[in-house]
Amino acid sequence: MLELLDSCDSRRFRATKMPINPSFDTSSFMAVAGVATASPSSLIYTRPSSRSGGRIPGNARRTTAVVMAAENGGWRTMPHVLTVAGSDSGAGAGIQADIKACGALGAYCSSVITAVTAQNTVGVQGVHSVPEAFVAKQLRSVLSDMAVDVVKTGMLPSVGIIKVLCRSLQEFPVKALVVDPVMVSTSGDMLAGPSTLSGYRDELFVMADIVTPNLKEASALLGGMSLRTVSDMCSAAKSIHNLGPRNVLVKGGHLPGSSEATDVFFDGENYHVLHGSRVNTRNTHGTGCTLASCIAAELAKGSPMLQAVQRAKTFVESALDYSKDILIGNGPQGPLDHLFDLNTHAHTAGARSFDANDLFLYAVTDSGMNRKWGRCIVDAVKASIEGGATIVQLREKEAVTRDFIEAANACLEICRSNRVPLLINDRVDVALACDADGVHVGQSDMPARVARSILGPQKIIGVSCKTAAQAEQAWADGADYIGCGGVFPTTTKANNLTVGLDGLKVVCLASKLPVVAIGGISAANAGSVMEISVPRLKGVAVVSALFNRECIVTEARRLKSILMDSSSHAKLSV
Ligand SMILES: Cc1ncc(COP(=O)(O)OP(=O)(O)O)c(N)n1
Ligand SMILES: Cc1ncsc1CCOP(=O)(O)O
Ligand SMILES: [Mg+2]
Repeated sequence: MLELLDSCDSRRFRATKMPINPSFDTSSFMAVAGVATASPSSLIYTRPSSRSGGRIPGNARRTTAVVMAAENGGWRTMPHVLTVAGSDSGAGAGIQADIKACGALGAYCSSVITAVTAQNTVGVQGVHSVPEAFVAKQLRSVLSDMAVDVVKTGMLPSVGIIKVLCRSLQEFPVKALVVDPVMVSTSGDMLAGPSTLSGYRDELFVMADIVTPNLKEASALLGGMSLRTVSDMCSAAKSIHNLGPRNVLVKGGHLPGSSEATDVFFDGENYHVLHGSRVNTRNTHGTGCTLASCIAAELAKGSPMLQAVQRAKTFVESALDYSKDILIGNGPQGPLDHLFDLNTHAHTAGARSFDANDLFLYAVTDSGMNRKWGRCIVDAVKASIEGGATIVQLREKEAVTRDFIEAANACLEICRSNRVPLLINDRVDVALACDADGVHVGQSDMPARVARSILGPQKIIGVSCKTAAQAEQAWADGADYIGCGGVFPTTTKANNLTVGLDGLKVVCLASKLPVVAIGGISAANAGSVMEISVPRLKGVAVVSALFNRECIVTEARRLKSILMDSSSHAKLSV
């Protein structure tokens, strides 16, 4: 095996570059890669000055890569994480988890294998360490060739391997080092000898940008210190910080008596207590590896440290939630489905009724307006569809549950016969009761992630978002589209912050989901909305411009024709 690998022609190895497709939508790439601005220089992650002395800041290397890409006939680079860890044959943790987690977050992940474990959901049946010299060889292969942004470590089975890694990082500096001090598997099996403790404390931590111990690991690193409370976790974070890393995340997943997943982040000055909900599931194997890999992926994408930690935490929580009822293996600890988001979309690609183009003219009903004009909801919905509405939402704030379900059932008949989707505002229970096509929820309604788990993969879920962070969350939660507004002032929704066309643009550029604009939109300004011309913007949602008018059909036709004119101007991508 060794000889075979040694005889490989190194020229066969390729850098992680991909040709740019001329029709490639760079804004969506930047959004997928989590890069907030469109400037190539924004790919550069700047870090505080190194405390480890010998390391060259990675900016210079990254800048070189970006410049080369620009000069290199249209190649683009990808955020790149190298994981230095053990292989888990069951693929729930270790190298396999790291590759999947980074992939899910849009980072390329190369791998240096330190040990091969025979492992499943029952436990670890065997560990076979890779010789130090061969770990060094793998490190050189990757680091000398592929512009690695961030190195993440997992299982480092011996102090010798830790020393090899430190030497490689001195020779090939990277932008950030994430150290997950893996010592014991979730099944309780030892994955590193006691001598590795000194390797971490004396050699690796001083080079680390963040160290992410769980309670057991933090306690082992601190000579068996007892950790039972958040205040103990803060003391542990400070003591570990004194060993050299720039930041410490003590994970409290196993804190006795806690119903939350509370972690403590310490950056040397401030403590941040990060709260998360604890998911009740057997499928927790590999969560530590996944969290550290997600932090590494986010850093590689350019996020600042605390934001990287928070995004990683959100990802793990979503993955746990999506994976909670998966059955893989017969042991007590099953794996996560890291690719849950891909799978959610893939499973439903053929079956789901949602088409982003349906957002073009979105009619949102209002019982007060119908009362004012003496119309019943069914007639109002019928008229909006006759005029060209492409999707309908029943927003019945005053209706009692029984009347709401009755109205929804009647409107569904009309919508189904016209192939127009019907969504229910706020009320997941009503949507379920009448088997509507989906729901629209706001920031203070049921979280989209919960709505998705109740409604299943095939229903449409829209989420109101006013910021890029909310748009990112809506995507992570499995939503189908975003409603962004109020774009203009409106009296239809009280106390609603107006984001303006600029706010709409920010959300559209950050969003990976299609967006519909809402709030104060009418025939007078719908054209100006569509003309902001951003690829994710698919249409406008209106209440009063249809339902607070004498003739709904006429107003819908008028709006539709304005939208068609302005979107052909704006060359909307559909
Ligand atoms: C398409 C669309 N976008 C936004 C909203 C607003 O939802 P929300 O913020 O929950 O406010 P209410 O509509 O519930 O008052 C929407 N309904 N539809
Ligand atoms: C529900 C909602 N969400 C944001 S603004 C708004 C009201 C939109 O109503 P109108 O189209 O009458 O301004
Ligand atoms: Mg709502």
